[in-house]
Amino acid sequence: MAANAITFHPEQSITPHTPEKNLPGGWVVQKFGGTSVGKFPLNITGIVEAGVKNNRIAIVCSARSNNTKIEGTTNRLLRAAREAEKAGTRHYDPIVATVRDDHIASGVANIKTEDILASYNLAVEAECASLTKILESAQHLEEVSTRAEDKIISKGEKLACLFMVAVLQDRGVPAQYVDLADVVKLEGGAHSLTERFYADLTARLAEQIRACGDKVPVMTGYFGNVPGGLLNGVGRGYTDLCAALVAVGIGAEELQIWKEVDGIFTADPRKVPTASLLQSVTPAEAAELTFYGSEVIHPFTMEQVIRARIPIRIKNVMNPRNAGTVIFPDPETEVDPRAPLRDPRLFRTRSASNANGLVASKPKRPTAVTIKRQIVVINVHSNKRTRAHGFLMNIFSTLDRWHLSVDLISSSEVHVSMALHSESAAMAGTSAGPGEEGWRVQDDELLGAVRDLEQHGTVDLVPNMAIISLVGRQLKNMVGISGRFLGVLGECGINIEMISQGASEINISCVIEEREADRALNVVHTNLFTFLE
Ligand SMILES: Nc1ncnc2c1ncn2[C@@H]1O[C@H](COP(=O)(O)OP(=O)(O)O)[C@@H](O)[C@H]1O
Ligand SMILES: N[C@@H](CC(=O)OP(=O)(O)O)C(=O)O
Repeated sequence: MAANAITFHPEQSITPHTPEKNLPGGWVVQKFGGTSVGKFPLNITGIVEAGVKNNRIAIVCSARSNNTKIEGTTNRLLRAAREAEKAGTRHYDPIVATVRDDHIASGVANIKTEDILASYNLAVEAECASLTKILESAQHLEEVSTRAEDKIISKGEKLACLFMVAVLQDRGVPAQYVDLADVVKLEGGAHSLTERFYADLTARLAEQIRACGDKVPVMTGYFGNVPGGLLNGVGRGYTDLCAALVAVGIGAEELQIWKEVDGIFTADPRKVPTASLLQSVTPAEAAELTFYGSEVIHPFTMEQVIRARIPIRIKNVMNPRNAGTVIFPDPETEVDPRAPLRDPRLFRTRSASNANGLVASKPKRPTAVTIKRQIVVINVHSNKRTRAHGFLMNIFSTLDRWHLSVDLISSSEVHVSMALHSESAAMAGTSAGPGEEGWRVQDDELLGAVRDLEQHGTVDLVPNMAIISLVGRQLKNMVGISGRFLGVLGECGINIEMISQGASEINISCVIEEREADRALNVVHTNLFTFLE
């Protein structure tokens, strides 16, 4: 694909790209997650077949997962990369064999036409042979660099798309494989994921789509050598962002994220049986829900798409007739171009409240309740050797040094409580401190930060916590809502460690013990969503 590669020079000026808005039927970009490709390839085919009747369709796929993401291809590939770090062994071979066998078996199960199956099998063998070569070279160099790790995981999306193209062609849908692994080429020194980089990339993605003519482009959600590496810079779930950039590039009418859930609910439907599906949410609400635990969509996805004024629809591959949940861009005149995900409604209502009836249309209840688990609270009590402003500055520069970001904060002049997410800080007991019995923190960043913070005051760590958040536009103007939220938790004997309201206009959050998370979610949902009039 070298001819299609994008050469990114930070100095070069970018020609503004005009999206194609007026193609017959308009473009719809459909993103399918790994479990959907693994478990429901024929549903995907049906969805694409139905889509092409009215629109131009481009699809973006993630690496296959048979059941759960944990046992999915990307995780297997990451395990193979770890094995390649060990000299003198070839423990990655059986992992590559499992990936190969899995793709061959699903080809046999889903592709009927002999020559399509035969060329699919050849393509799988070629990708797996190339994967083995990358693992061998990394092992030889005694290092799996960020670049090598990205190249290794790229095989997951390549194999998934080769599979989906074969399945679509087998059903008579003209489809074309689009490998985005080399769509970006970085030259020279340090780069970052700037707006200019995205503008250049989206234009290039549109060219890749146009090159497919009338065929349905089937695009690898892995999109190449991005600044800082895809795993490092964007993280897992990067295919949502890829689909967003494709949608922006082609000027799509809609971006559809297909999952195994009907859309965004008033609470996690797997934990709260009475949760109801939301027809629409605002970009600000979707961003807040995603950040505070309802990870229905990758956090980076929204900004680009909403800036380009493209609606995002979350839909269910197992239930395609359901309309799902749509995230509509806010009216153009109300959006702050510097912060397109900020909820503009609060300001509209405030300024208009005397003059017209907008206040009357205020929602009466919050939009959703969400839980973020694996939270650790750090309390720092100042030793008063620094003045108050110096105290906070020292705390934040320590966190910055250790690459820790705070989800929630509450502070006074001499005391600060911060809630942080830490996946590897699985801790036993709530009272053990660093070095004490029962302390099982494996999070080096967290431990390093605690050691440094101790220079500024007394530090204590409260592990095994969760953040419960109420999210909804106009929440700040909903008189009495905080009282009811905290009251319901209190009545049910759920202790509140920390409270935050006001940092965002649309979120009230508090920190509770993680073991209470499901109960809290249900009592809040029952009292504030089911019965609140
Ligand atoms: N408010 C919410 N609405 C919908 N799903 C939610 C919400 N909060 C959490 N979830 C969870 O997000 C997950 C997203 O859907 P799914 O496609 O099944 O998972 P994944 O992205 O892991 O493949 C589901 O497991 C669902 O339980
Ligand atoms: N396969 C990648 C990318 C991705 O986006 O996956 P999914 O769409 O299944 O969440 C991962 O596991 O991170």
